[in-house]
Formats: sequence, structure tokens, C-alpha cells
Amino acid sequence: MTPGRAPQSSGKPGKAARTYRRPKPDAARRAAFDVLRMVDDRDAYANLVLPGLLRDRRMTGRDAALATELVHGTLRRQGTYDAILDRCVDRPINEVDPPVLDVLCLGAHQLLATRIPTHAAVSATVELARGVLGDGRAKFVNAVLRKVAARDLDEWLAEVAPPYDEDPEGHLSIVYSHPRWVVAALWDALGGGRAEIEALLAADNEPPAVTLVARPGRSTLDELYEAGAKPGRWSPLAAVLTEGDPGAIAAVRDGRAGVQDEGSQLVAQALANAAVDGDETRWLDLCAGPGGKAGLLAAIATQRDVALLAVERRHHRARLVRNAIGWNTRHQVVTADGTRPAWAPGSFDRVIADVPCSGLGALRRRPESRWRRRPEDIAELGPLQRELLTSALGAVRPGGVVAYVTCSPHKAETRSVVDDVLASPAGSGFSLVDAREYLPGVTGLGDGPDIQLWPHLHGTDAMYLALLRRGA
Ligand SMILES: C[S@@+](CC[C@H](N)C(=O)[O-])C[C@H]1O[C@@H](n2cnc3c(N)ncnc32)[C@H](O)[C@@H]1O
Repeated sequence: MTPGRAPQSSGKPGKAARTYRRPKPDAARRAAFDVLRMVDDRDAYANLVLPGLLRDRRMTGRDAALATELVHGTLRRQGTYDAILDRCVDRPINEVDPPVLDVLCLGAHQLLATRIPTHAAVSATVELARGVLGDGRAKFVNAVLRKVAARDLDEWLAEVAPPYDEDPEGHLSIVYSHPRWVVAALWDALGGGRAEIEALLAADNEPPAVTLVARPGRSTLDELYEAGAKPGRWSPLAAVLTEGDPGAIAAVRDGRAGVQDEGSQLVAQALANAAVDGDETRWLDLCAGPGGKAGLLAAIATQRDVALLAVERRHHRARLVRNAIGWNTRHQVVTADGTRPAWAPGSFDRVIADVPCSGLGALRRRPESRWRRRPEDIAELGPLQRELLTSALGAVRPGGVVAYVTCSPHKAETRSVVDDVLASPAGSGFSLVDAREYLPGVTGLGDGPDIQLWPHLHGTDAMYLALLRRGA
């Protein structure tokens, strides 16, 4: 509220009507703004900093839910909002100060994609602007948001997106708020026509469900159901939490169960269940941090009396892997470069190379990542992905099996890597196994032998899996 403006009556005569009170600071919008600044300024990841900030400010319930929706929605939809705001400001959008732009995007998100009434969205955002930008810039925010509020989202999209028939990728890029090159890469990997790519891009803009894994031998699905979770869709170890904090579930707190996308569960189980010749003693996870798949593989390995070695190059991530598998001392974690094997060739029965990748398959989960990635990243990651797969092939014994995994469907990170390594001297003696066989009951996996999961078809991240068996 502007100082000096007449205070609103509380409806009761007397004290409240006479006393000026500054409006209560809007905790949710302020928290959302602060996270957006950290993402912009310090390259922070919203899904990592937001929970800590909510905890520090003791925000729970509706305030926490609103802050989360504002942060995630604003970041995901940034491409759409930038295009709309560009029509509402009197200078190119990239000349607007980043903090002002953050407030404008927060306002645009409330106006165009939430049920918050227009007057509340504008006044609360202008109030935020007064607090964080000052009165002068708050007036600018007010004027711009009034222009944004003049149309609904569909009307704006009809105005700012190029027609689909003239420029399909440009149209989809604005309507679904993905960089144009990402639309092109996803479409190339997915195939199909407009309906398919629209379904995928729309799914990328939906927050994923919280999926839990009951690590075999350590926890059970019944335990998770009793805590309020529902059955998962594909993985026999999955349960879905529709509300509440997973950290409040004892099995999750104790590390006997965990939060894990069903796609990750499926690829780890496929590796564990793929046929190998002979007895087994040792498995290898070549890129283990932060330890999601290692945690599941260690549980399965324990049941089969097999030891897991987990390798992770970065020290702090290796520590996370230790938390995930250290409950059984037969499983080991080493901080090492997986491209420089510290083991004799052919030492392992099963090897997983879940390589560093662009993460284009997990855009639902990391709302800002689509704007951070550059097409050059794909080319830069290629040599390391090939080296790690080569190293994985060197580590497996005759009759054993290697899983090559990415959380990206980009063909340059998936099939091209596998084809190149198979065609190199390292691939000699290896052949692709039909991975579909090891994801029983899962439909829509493609023509094989490798598989691709999709958010819009499977409700999972877009995980890719190729299984390569070494001839006996
Ligand atoms: C996609 S993540 C793996 C995710 C993990 N498997 C999970 O399920 O939690 C890739 C990991 O590989 C690690 N990494 C990158 N280069 C590596 C290398 N040369 N050797 C071993 N690990 C590496 C990264 O630090 C990152 O933690």
C-alpha cells in the first residue's frame, strides 16, 4: 500500500479504521522472487534452493504451495511470458533489468496460468515490486501487468506465436515455452506429427508426480501404501505419493525406500534382470552420483549375494552415493574417473553407465534447465559419453551385460553413441539385446532393441536404455 493512501476500513469502527498498517508482506511471492533471483544471478537450481528457503522461512501449507507453483510455473513458462511481455514494454525485453523482469514474469504467470483473480494478481505483484524494486519501478510493473491482464493466455498466444503452418517449431516453441532447438531435437527423437510432439511438450510443463521406490529386501510396497502412497504404473517396486512430504515416511527417512522416477527404476531393474551367463559376484555402477540407481541396484545385489562397486568422479556426489548404499559394507563407493579403470578388464557381470547428459528428458523436474542448456552442450558431452560406454564395455566379462542409460532422448546422446561405440574396436564381441523383454508390461517402447520412455506416454522421465551383451 502506498504510504499516505487512506487505509482500508476493517469493517469495524474504531481503532483499526484509524491506524495505518502496512500490508502484511506476501511471504509466498517474496519467496518466489528470491528464488528466481538466485536462479538468474547465481545459476542456482530451483528444485534445490526452494525447499531450503521454505524451511528457513518456516513456510508450510498454502504459502509453501503457492511459492512452489509460482517458481516452477514462472520458470517453465518463461519463454511464453517473455514473448508476451515483449509486446507490453516499450523497449526490447532483454533491456529490462533482470529483477524487474522476474517480477513481471511472476505477475504474468499469476494472470495467465493460475486462478488468482486479476485484481489480486496485479495488486500483490505491485506490492512485491514496491518492496523489492522501489516505488518508481512498481509503477512500471503496474502499467505493464495491466496490459498483460487485458487478454487471456489463448488470446496472447494467437497474437505472439507464429502460425503453426508457417513455422511449426517457432509456434510450438512459444506456445509450449521450449527453446526452438529443444523442440526440434525432441521432435526428431520422438517422430510423429503435431499431436505427438504437442503431447510431449505439454507433459514437460506438468510437475511430475512424486514416485517412491520400495528397495527390495529393505522395504515393501505395503509399507508405502500404509503411509498413503498409491500403486505405481509400471515398475513393480513403485508407489506414487499424491500428497504429503515423502520425508515424513519412515521407510524414506531411513533410506529403505526412496524418491525415484519410475523410468529410473525400470532401467535399473532391466539391467538386473537381463540374462547373463553363469554365476555372478560383482556389479559396477560407473556414474553413480547421486546414487538413485545405485541404491536400487545395491538392494537387488544384496538379495543375490553380489557386491556392487559404485564409481563417481565428484567427491560430494560420491558422498551421496555412500549414503545410498553404505548400509551394507560389501558395497563400495570410490571417487574416481570412470574412463580410467582401476579394475582389471572383464571384472564385472553387470555394468551400468548412466552417463552425464543434457537432461532433456527431465525437463518436468528441473524447470529452469531448458533455458540453461545450449545446443553446443550436446556436442561437448559426446566424447565423454563415448569414453564412458567404452570403459563400461571393457569392464564387463564375457557373457555379461552393460546398460547404457541417459535421461535424454536426444539421438546424439542415445543411439548415435551406442552405434559409434559398437562400431569401434571396443564394441567387438558385443551385441544389442532387446531391452523391451526386460520391461515386462510396459507398452509404447518403440521398435527395439533399445528403448525410449516418454513423459506423455509413460508418465516417466524420457529415459533411454540400450542393453549390450558381451559374447561368451
Ligand atoms: C546422470 S548422472 C548419474 C545418475 C545416477 N546414476 C543416479 O541414478 O542417481 C551422471 C553422473 O556421472 C558423474 N560423472 C561424470 N563424469 C564422470 C566420470 N568420468 N567418471 C565417473 N563419473 C562421472 C557425474 O558427476 C554425475 O554424478
